[in-house]
Amino acid sequence: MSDQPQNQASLLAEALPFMQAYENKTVVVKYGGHAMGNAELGRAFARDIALLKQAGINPIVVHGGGPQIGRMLEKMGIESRFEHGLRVTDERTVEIVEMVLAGSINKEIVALINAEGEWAIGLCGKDGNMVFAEKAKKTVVDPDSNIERVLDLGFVGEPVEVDRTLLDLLARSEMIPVIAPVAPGRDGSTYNINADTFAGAIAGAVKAARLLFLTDVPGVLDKNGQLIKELSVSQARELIRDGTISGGMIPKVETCIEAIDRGVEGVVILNGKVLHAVLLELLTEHGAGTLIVR
Ligand SMILES: Nc1ncnc2c1ncn2[C@@H]1O[C@H](COP(=O)(O)OP(=O)(O)O)[C@@H](O)[C@H]1O
Ligand SMILES: CC(=O)N[C@@H](CCC(=O)OP(=O)(O)O)C(=O)O
Repeated sequence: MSDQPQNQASLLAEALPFMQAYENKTVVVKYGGHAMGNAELGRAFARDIALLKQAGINPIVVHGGGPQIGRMLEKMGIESRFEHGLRVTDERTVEIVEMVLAGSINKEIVALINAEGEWAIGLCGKDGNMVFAEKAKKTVVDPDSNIERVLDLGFVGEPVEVDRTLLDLLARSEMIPVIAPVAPGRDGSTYNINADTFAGAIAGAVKAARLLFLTDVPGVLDKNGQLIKELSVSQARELIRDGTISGGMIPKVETCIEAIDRGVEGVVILNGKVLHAVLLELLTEHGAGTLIVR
C-alpha cells in the first residue's frame, strides 16, 4: 500500500539523485493564471517551491494572471482583446495589469510560500533594474492573403535587457524571488509582458537548468487532443503555422524555442492543476507534459 511508511520513505529516497543533479542549479517556474485559483493547489505549489529551496536548488517563480486581469477589466467595464495570444493593452489597461499582477497576485504567491516557512520576495521587472522592455513589434502573416502585417498592441512589451545582479544576490540568500511580468521601458512607460515571454527572458539570462511552464492542459496537444510528449523546435514551428497550436499556447511555445536557443537546458510545458506538479516533474521519475528539445 502506498501509504505505508516504508513506501513513503522509498519515494523520498527516489528523489536523492534528482536533488543531487539540480543542486545549486536554477529552475525557473512559470506559474500561469489558469493554474491558480484553487487553494489546495496553491498550497501544494508553494510547498514544492519551498522544498526546492531547502534542497539547495535555486527556484525563481515568474507568474501570470491573465484570467484574473480579465475579471478585473470586466468589473471596470473594459473589454479584453487578444491578438496572437497577447492582450491589446491601452493606457488604462496597463494600470490595471500592473495592479493585478505586481499587486494582488504577486503578494498572494509570496504569502503562500512564506506560509511554508520560507522567505519569498515579490518583485517585478522594475525592481533592481532587473528587466527593461521595448514596445512589442509583432508581425503576423495573414493565412488567406499571405501578407505580413504589424500588430499594434499598445503597451505590450518585449524584454530587451535583463540584469541578473539582483537575481544572483537572491540566489546566494534565503530569499525566493517571485516576479510579476511588468517592466519599464527606457522611454519611461510601463509595459505589460506576456508572462511566458518574461519567464523565458529570465531563464535565458540566468542560464536555468530547467524552465517549467505550469498551465491548465497536460502539455502541447495534437489535432486529436492527444498529449505530445516530445516536440522538436521545427515540429513546434509547424504546429503553430498549421493552427494546431493557437491562443495562449503560441507565446508559450515560441518562448520555449527562444529559451533553448539562449542556452536553457530543458523546457517543459505541464499541467499545473496536478497536485505537486513541480516536484513530480523535477524530483521523481514521473515527469509528465511536453518536453521541447532542439
Ligand atoms: N495545441 C494546443 N495544446 C494545448 N493547449 C493549446 C493548444 N492550442 C491552444 N491551446 C490553449 O492554450 C491554453 C494555455 O495557454 P494560456 O491560456 O496562455 O495558459 P496560462 O494562463 O497557463 O499561460 C490552453 O488552455 C489551451 O486552451
Ligand atoms: C501581453 C500579455 O498578454 N500579457 C499578459 C500578462 C499575464 C499573463 O501572461 O498571464 P498568463 O500566464 O496567466 O496568461 C496579460 O495581460 O494577460
